[in-house]
Amino acid sequence: MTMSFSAPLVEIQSLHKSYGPNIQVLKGLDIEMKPGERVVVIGPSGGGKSTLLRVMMGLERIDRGSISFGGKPYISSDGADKKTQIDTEVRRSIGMVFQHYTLFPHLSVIQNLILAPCKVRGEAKASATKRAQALLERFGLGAKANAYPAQLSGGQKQRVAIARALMLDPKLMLFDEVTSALDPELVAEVEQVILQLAAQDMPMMIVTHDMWFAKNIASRVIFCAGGVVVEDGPPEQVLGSPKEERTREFIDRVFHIRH
Ligand SMILES: Nc1ncnc2c1ncn2[C@@H]1O[C@H](COP(=O)(O)OP(=O)(O)OP(=O)(O)O)[C@@H](O)[C@H]1O
Repeated sequence: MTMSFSAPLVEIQSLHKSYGPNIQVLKGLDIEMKPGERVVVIGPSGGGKSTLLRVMMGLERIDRGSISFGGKPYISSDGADKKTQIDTEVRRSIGMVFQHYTLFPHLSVIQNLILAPCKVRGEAKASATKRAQALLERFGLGAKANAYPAQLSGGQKQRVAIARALMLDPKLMLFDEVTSALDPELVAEVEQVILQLAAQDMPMMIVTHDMWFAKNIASRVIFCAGGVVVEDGPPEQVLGSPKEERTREFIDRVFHIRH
């Protein structure tokens, strides 16, 4: 009998993070993610979901714990001197898209896309431009290469932000409520782009308040509350199957559904 072992892509161990002395947000979080998994993180507001992604991206220091990527620890702190060690080389293999686009307003779409590859990686402008144009075409934005962010809809801006993150060939994508700021009619176009990436087996960790999206994208759902993982399993287990839905109260609390 052959057995297949899949080494973890991401290993988060005993992650502790507080803001100042009084706001303890992550209280010993343990998460293991395998290659190809699409992990949706849900939980009550203020539970630390965004903080988790920001920490994974090296944007916040941690108090204690470690995160490994591809078997290499790249963020760690032993808690002794509150210093967080970050291996930026490893961290660069992770891309993140935020709720509020964070495009450079003074740069055109194509300039937004090629900036990091040219500056960080020293890629030639012509090669980066060619890759950028191909990505824009793929996301239905081919005609917007020379537009500025202010000339785009929210959905278009968010698709540009995703394309920009992909320019650095990430091995893992983090999405933090990327559709929360969008008008309802623009949500689907952004979710389609992420579903497209999922179909190509891009590993991803997604924080979302969109129940439909969570069910459609997740291969696994993690429910975080009180700074720890409370539930972790397949979507039908954590979110409830169509036949056996979670209580209305659970759904409302976690997905911010307004009546
Ligand atoms: N820079 C900061 N300084 C101080 N407190 C912060 C900071 N960022 C977040 N917090 C606090 O940390 C807690 C967790 O915030 P976080 O944004 O990670 O939660 P969340 O689960 O993503 O919430 P939501 O679902 O509402 O987006 C909250 O109480 C928040 O007010």
